[in-house]
Amino acid sequence: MLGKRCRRSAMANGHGLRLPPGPWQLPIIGSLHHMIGKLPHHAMRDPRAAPWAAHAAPDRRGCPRWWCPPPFARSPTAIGESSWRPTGHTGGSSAGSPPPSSSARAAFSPSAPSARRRPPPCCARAPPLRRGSRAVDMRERLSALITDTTMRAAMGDRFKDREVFLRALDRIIVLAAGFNMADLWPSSRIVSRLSGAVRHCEEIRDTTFRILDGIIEEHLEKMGNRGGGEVEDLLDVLLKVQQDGDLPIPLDMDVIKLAILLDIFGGSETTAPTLEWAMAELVHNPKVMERVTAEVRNAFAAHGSVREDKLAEAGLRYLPLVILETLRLHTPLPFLIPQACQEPCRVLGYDVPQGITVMVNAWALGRDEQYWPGDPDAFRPERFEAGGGSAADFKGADFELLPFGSGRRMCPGMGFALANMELALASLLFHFDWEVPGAAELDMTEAFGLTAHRKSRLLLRPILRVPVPGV
Ligand code: HEM
Repeated sequence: MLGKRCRRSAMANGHGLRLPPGPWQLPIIGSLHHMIGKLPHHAMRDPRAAPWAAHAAPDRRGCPRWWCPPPFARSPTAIGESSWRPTGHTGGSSAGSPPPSSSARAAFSPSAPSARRRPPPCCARAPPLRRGSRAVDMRERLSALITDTTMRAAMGDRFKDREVFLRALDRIIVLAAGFNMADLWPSSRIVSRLSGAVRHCEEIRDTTFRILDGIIEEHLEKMGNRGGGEVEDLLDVLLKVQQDGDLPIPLDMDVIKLAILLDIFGGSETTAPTLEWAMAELVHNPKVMERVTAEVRNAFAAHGSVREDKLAEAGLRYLPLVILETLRLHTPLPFLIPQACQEPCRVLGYDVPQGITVMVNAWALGRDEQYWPGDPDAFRPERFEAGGGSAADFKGADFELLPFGSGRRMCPGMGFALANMELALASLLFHFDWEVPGAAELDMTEAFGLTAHRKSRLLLRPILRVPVPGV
C-alpha cells in the first residue's frame, strides 16, 4: 500500500510531466532499500532485476538524489540525444554541473569550475622493487607511485608538511567514499551540522588549504626570482595565468587551490586503481600477460629500461589495448560524475526536470552485450584490434565506452593518465615477471567506494628478469 502510494507519486507528479516510472519507495529513505547488499552500478545495470533502473523516476521528494538514475543513463542513444547532454556534449544548454556530495563539498569548497588543461606526461619512477622473493602489496605501491607523480606535476614534490598533506588527502578519500547521513538529507542543516564526516572534511580542507598557502607563496617567490617566464608545474601555470589576467573570469587563489587538490585527488584515485586492476587481469589471463610482456621487452631491450622519452617511438600497440580493456571492464568512475540538469528537457520522450541529478552508468555500458558481443565480461584486449570486433573510441565520441566521460566536462587529465599508466605498466612488465603467491585463487570482486576498486588488495610476487638501473 505504502509502496503503491510512493510509486504513484513518482509516476504522476501533478505537474503534467511525463516522468519515467520508478521503483516503489519508502518514506524518508526513498529508494535506498533497493540497493541493500549490492554495488550501486551493479544494481542499476539490469532492468529485469531492477525495472526502475530502466525507467527510474527522479522523484525529488522521497528519493535521495544519487539513488535515482533515469533511464537514459544506460543507453548510448539517450546520452547522445540532442536535447539532453549530461556531460555538456557540444555545449547543450541543459548541460549538467556536478552536484557534489556533502563531504566533497565540505572538503573542496569554495566550489568553482576546474581549470581545463592537459598536464604534460612526467617521468613515472619505476617502483622500488628489488628481488623476487616477497609478495608486495600492489595497491600500496601503485598509489604511492601515482600520487607522487601527480603531485610532482601539479606543484613539485619538495615542500614543507608534505607528509601532513598526504595524510590529509588519504583522510579525504576515506571520508568521501563512506556512507554519509548528510547526503541522505542534503537540505537539512541540522543533519549536516551533526554529521561528523562533514565536520572532519571541513577540518581537512582548512589543513590542506593552509599547506597550499605556503606552497603558493614559495612558488610566487621562485617565479619572481626566475623573472616569471619559466613554468615548472601546474601551479606555476595557474599562477602565471592569474598574473596575466587575460581570463574573462578572474582566477582567484581559492580556485587555484581547488584545481590543484582536485587534480591530485582525482588523478590518483582513478589511475592507481586502474593499474591495480590491469595487473590483476594480466595475472589472471596468462596469455595476455605473455603477449604484452614480450612486446614491452622487445621494444625496450636496447635501452635496458623503459624510458619515457622513447615511449612514443617504441610503437607499443598491445599495451594501450590492455589499458583500454581494463578501463572498459573496470571503469574507475562507474557513474562518471553525477550532473545536475540545468534546465528542463526531454529524453527518449520523458521529461527531465531542472535540478534533477543524472547519472550515466558507464560501467554497465562497458559490459553491455549489445555493444560488446560475445563475452562482454571477458578480458580480451584483442577485441580492439583492427578486425577484432570493436573499434570503439574512448575519447568521448562513442557512448558505449566512456571511461573519461564525454563533452565539456570530460576528464581533463586523460592524456596525463594514459601516459602515466603506460609508463608504469611498461616498467613493471619490463623488469619483472609477476605471480600470485601460494596457490591462492585471485579474488576479482569489486568493493563499494569512491571509485570502483578491488575488494581485496592485490598481492603479487615480483621475479626480477631485467635489473633496474640504479637499484
Ligand atoms: C584512469 C584515469 C582517469 C579516469 C578513468 C578518469 C575519469 C574521469 C571521469 C569519468 C570524469 C568525469 C567526466 C564526465 O562526467 O563526463 C573525470 C573528471 C575529472 N578528472 Fe579524471 N580520470 C582519470 C585521471 C585523471 C587525472 C590523472 C587527472 C588530473 C591530473 C584528472 C582530473 C580530472 C578532473 C579535474 C575532472 C573534473 C572535470 C570537470 O568537472 O570539469 N583525472 N575524470
